[in-house]
Amino acid sequence: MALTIGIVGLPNVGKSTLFNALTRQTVLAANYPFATIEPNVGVVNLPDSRLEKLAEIFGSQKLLPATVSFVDIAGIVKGASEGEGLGNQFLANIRESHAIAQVVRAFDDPDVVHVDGAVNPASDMETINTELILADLQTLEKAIPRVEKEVKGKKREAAELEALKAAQTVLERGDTIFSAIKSEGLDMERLREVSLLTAKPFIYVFNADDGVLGDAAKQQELRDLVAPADAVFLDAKLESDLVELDEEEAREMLEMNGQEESGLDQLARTGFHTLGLQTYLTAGPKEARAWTINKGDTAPKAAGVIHTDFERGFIKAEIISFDDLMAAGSMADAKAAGKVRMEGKEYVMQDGDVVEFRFNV
Ligand SMILES: Nc1ncnc2c1ncn2[C@@H]1O[C@H](COP(=O)(O)OP(=O)(O)OP(=O)(O)O)[C@@H](O)[C@H]1O
Repeated sequence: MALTIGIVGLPNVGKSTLFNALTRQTVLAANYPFATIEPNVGVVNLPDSRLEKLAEIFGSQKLLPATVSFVDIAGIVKGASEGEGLGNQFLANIRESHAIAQVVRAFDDPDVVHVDGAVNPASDMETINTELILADLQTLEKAIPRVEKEVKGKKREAAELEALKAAQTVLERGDTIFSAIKSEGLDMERLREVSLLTAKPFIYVFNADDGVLGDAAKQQELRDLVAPADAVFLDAKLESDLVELDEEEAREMLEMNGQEESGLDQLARTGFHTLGLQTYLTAGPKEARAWTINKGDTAPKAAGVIHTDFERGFIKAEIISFDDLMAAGSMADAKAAGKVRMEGKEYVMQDGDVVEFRFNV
């Protein structure tokens, strides 16, 4: 499942610095023999401490975490929706991403020039969002007359037109579709066809300095500003230093900065969450591995992520939750305690299910 998150932001906010850190941490190509990694794509591991524990129980030689892919999308400036700057190419790249991570400058440094003269996260976010909103309004201005005609000709339901008009109202008010999905009860099914940019899930990445990283109240203020979108706070410069260090040194440096987890790890986790994904686990002597699926996927769908034959020939799945397995200490003890379940085609997968599929091809 190649889901990608597009990184956008105004010039000079730290996108390249962050992206460099991401690509230097890019997972070994050896794990992905069939994947060519494009230069503007950073593939990072989703941190998952469960894999180490599974590997202990199963004697697995290798750990294979799930991954999250980030795409560097070249600079946006005021006027991008009218083709200024990189304009159309920029918009096309965003259209292909499944979520948008907007890097926002929240660090003070007189040596780094700010495009609009001053550091002001709220106004920066508005600049970018306005461009995306304008692009979406253009899309709707083209789509609405066409759908109107088709409704008149009874080729479409009136509800389809209503959905587009409701979206237009939200955008005209200056809000992104994503921020209004719940509050406005927008009909996302019917909006899918026009693939609006601001309907994609948003993450805000605040590129901060020590001041902001140590200021919980300030962070909360910014979180409130972007809700319901997720927010991540990191120092892109520190992150690019961290990837140079070994694990032990990196941990010490994070501790010195009062952080428990690196910003890149937080970003991977948040990205995964924003995309509505979850993982299930498999383990054996060769490897302990996390597999990416959508929330709500059934067992056969999950099996299909390993191999299409697994989905086609799905019979049942032997499943135990990670926590139950840890409590039991071994598969044999878990089975004896009746904690291992046989699940059929209708079973809806849960995050952290440890699975063995039975199939027949
Ligand atoms: N958290 C931070 N604290 C201080 N300086 C930073 C921080 N993050 C980035 N910088 C510095 O800000 C400058 C701009 O960063 P960078 O080149 O990554 O921005 P950019 O968004 O990629 O810009 P452009 O879109 O113009 O290429 C660099 O000098 C970088 O070292």
